[in-house]
Amino acid sequence: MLNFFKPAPPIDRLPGDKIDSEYKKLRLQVFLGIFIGYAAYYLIRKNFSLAMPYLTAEGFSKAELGFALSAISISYGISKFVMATISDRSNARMFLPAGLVLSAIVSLLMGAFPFFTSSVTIMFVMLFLNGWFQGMGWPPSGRVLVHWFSLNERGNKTAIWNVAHNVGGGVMAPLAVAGVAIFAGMSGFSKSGYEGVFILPALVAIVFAVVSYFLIRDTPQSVGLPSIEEYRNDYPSNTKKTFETELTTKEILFKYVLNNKWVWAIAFANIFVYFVRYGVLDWAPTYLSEEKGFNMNKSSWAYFLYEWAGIPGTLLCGWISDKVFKGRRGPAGVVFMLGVLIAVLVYWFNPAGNPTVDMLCLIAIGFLIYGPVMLVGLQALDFVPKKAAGTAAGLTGLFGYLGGTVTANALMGVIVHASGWNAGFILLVASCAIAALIFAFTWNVRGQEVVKNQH
Ligand SMILES: O=P(O)(O)OC[C@H](O)CO
Repeated sequence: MLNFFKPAPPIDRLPGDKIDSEYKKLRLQVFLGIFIGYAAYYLIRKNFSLAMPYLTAEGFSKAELGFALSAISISYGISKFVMATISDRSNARMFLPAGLVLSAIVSLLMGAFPFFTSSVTIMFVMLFLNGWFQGMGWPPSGRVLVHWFSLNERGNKTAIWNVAHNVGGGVMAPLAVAGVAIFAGMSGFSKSGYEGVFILPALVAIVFAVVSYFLIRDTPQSVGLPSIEEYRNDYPSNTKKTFETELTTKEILFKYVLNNKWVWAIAFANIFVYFVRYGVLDWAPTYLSEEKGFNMNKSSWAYFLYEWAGIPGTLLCGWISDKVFKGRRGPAGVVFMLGVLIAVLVYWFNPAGNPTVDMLCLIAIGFLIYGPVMLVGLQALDFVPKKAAGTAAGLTGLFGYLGGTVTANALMGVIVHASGWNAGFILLVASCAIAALIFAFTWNVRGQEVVKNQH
């Protein structure tokens, strides 16, 4: 592996009277680092969608742009897994900002040089690269979470961190609009200024990459602190064994991740969770305008509210799984997915002419779906030793994006085109039920009880 990314080595332990104050300060600091860093990743994950209307005006068809857009989901899904196997053996302080800067460079190129948006093939390649570098965000964040926060606080802390992506995704649109205004203004309003959609969010992302580099620390031991298990007296098993040796890729994959049926179960569940997440969100504007008579303005509001409703929903889900179900994530997943199922049914059968009900349904789905999205990642962290955490989460991402998001975009379109919206809704309802069923399968699993080779 590149020396640049090598995990930060342990240093001599700080004097006993310094440990507590240093730990408290650094836990807040590293948490802010991964929160700001991951939010910034989302500033440049989806900005291409906002450039699409301008590119349509330049002559590209919706089908061509949709094809180019699919490159992000495909490469992101693969990269979240492949790059996680590297991230689990890398210094999170270097890895997270490096991926963010590389992704920002792709976005800057697409904005600054018309060549990079001049054909569908070139855009596909650029968006594939962007998706690949985007895959360098989740795994180092997971590595920081499991090294700085112990088991009995992980649900809550992961849930709070997880809303970073709603914040980043929510802030991206106004930032992109401001970018368009600035660049249109610079041309004396003779041009659309669409390059601002790429350039302004990318510049902000680079600033946040620098900020997250200064905030993140790889492991507690690398700054002279004891392991988090020792500091909080919160161990994964009664043997009080902690996993401190960096693993090889082979060990990560074959000793801890690929031979763990629970990781496979949640990876499979993630196909259906992500099918619902993107199947509802990405098709909402089309469905609402075709079937319910919404105009573009109202549809944008529905889209916006869906994303922001995810924030309180995620926090509630993390809290419920920690406090009500005492660290068991499965029951919270079942409750939230059944809630999504009910909201999807109401959204489907609500007749045209009741826009408030449609809006409320989308808010309810947004509120409820992001909890299970977060729980899958959290369970992945729970089911393996901390040195393999990113890879387990990466495997769920691979399934979620390739099996769920790509089919939500492509298969939904084909099915709705061929058989109408009812067929699309049957798929969504079935996905909710299957995801709930798989969460039910993990009903009694808690924390790291199922970690392989623990003793
Ligand atoms: O879809 P991802 O990979 O950006 O992950 C979003 C959430 O953070 C999942 O926990």
